[in-house]
Amino acid sequence: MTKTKLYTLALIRSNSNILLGMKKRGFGVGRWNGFGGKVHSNETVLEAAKRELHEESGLMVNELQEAGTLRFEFIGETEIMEVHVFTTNKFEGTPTESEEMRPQWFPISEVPFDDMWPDDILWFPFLLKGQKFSGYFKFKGHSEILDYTLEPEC
Ligand SMILES: Nc1nc(NC2CC2)cc(N2CCN(C3COC3)CC2)n1
Repeated sequence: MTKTKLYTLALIRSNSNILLGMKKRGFGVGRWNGFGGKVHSNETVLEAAKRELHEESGLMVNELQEAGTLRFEFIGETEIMEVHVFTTNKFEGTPTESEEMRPQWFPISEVPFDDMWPDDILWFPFLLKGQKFSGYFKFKGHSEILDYTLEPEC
């Protein structure tokens, strides 16, 4: 019986730059990513996204824009990972290293896809164009996409 587990992912923009964090431990360690984590049972997805962003980067946001939804299946595992992706260019604070993440600004033209999850290069164009998206990816291990669907959502 497959079980869906909710996660958040926040991508922060500033002019032509995007804030990514180097994951220092746990799931996705060694890869650049947006900021996020698990959704607790006593919070909404949006509340979790704001909380995780602050915990991992030190940034505070009043609002986050829904950017898309990504679902991941891993061969041999029963849990489906459902990631709610958010973005904003309105934030307060200065990016600060946390136990989880080492933040760094990247020009949009220099996003380090080779050191990110392999799905990111596929859906980032939607994010950067402000086109909401919905994607489903079947992974073999943590680096091979066996198949996927990805479409714009209005
Ligand atoms: N960019 C991107 N790609 C993913 N791909 C799937 C893994 C194959 C997953 C993902 N997230 C799910 C995990 N979450 C971690 C922070 O605490 C858990 C960050 C966002 N983020």
